[in-house]
Amino acid sequence: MSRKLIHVAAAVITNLSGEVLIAKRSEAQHQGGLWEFPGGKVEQGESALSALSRELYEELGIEVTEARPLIKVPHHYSDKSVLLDVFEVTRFTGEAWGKEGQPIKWVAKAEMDHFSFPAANQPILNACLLPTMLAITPDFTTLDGLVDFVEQALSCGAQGVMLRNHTLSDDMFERAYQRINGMLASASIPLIVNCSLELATALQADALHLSASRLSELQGRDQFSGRWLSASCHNRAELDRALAKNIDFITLSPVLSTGSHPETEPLGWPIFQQMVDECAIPVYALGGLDKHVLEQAIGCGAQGIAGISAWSQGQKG
Ligand SMILES: Nc1nc2c([nH]c(=O)n2[C@H]2C[C@H](O)[C@@H](COP(=O)(O)OP(=O)(O)OP(=O)(O)O)O2)c(=O)[nH]1
Ligand SMILES: [Mg+2]
Repeated sequence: MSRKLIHVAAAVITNLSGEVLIAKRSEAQHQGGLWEFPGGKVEQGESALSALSRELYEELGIEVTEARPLIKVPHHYSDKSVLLDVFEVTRFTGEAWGKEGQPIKWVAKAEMDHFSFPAANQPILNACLLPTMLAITPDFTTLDGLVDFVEQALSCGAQGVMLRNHTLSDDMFERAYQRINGMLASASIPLIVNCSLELATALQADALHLSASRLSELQGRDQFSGRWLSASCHNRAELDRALAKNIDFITLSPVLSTGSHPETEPLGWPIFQQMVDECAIPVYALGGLDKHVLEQAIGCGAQGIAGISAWSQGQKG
């Protein structure tokens, strides 16, 4: 579609209890009657961040003191096209109130699914709920080795775990899943299985990550009934396929060169950023990274970083 995108700056404002501020659009507005993340149109010559600060002062009476890019979502409604340029606001001064008469509410992240938002907002809701640092398990040989890896990764800041091991039988994979599932669930750490659709369904897993070849075999999003469905992408064709199949988020790799795939040409940060810009869903940077590049990845529009050996000193993966 060639219609011009209306650039909109919007904010996921969080408070110290981890709640998010949402506001109700008036019936008369575009997408009226639905809940939104406060914000508004970026004016000519204005940066998205200045527009955000201006709009949050006009609409809520708060002054932004700390914000970081969260996600950019291009979306085509039947009557207009918008580019939602979303920031997470983690510090502000003043107390938010509905200066334009709009109802506002602080809601727990897990409760946001109970409110009706415009259609463009689904990837923003996903970005709010997903971790920024995702640990991918190496090809462990013992269950104790797996537990050691997971504990080490969490102690280094990982907030989510992807269970991946292509050397295991389905039986052994299930044992590995059972070994860490309870431990992670009790700490509210998401566990994503990287296996076949059939095995994930048998395990009643909440989150499934598909390799690029498994993604190509997937007929539709509704084949998986869990909360999260994600996929590995390495190029534009795979990214387009993930978007066409309504995947919730992707990993995009390799960003830098990695010892595990020395033959693969890395994307590099500029191409990574270009691909993220064109893509309306959360993207994890993967490949050759360690946790020190998190800021750089976020600056390129990433949801965060994923990695196998980002969680120990020295090695990268
Ligand atoms: N602020 C905001 N706008 C959203 C969200 N989701 C979504 O589709 N939109 C759309 C609705 C509108 O077409 C556009 C935002 O424009 P707006 O009406 O807030 O703009 P504004 O504050 O400058 O208000 P106005 O003076 O032009 O009425 O983006 C969201 O979560 N927050
Ligand atoms: Mg507005």
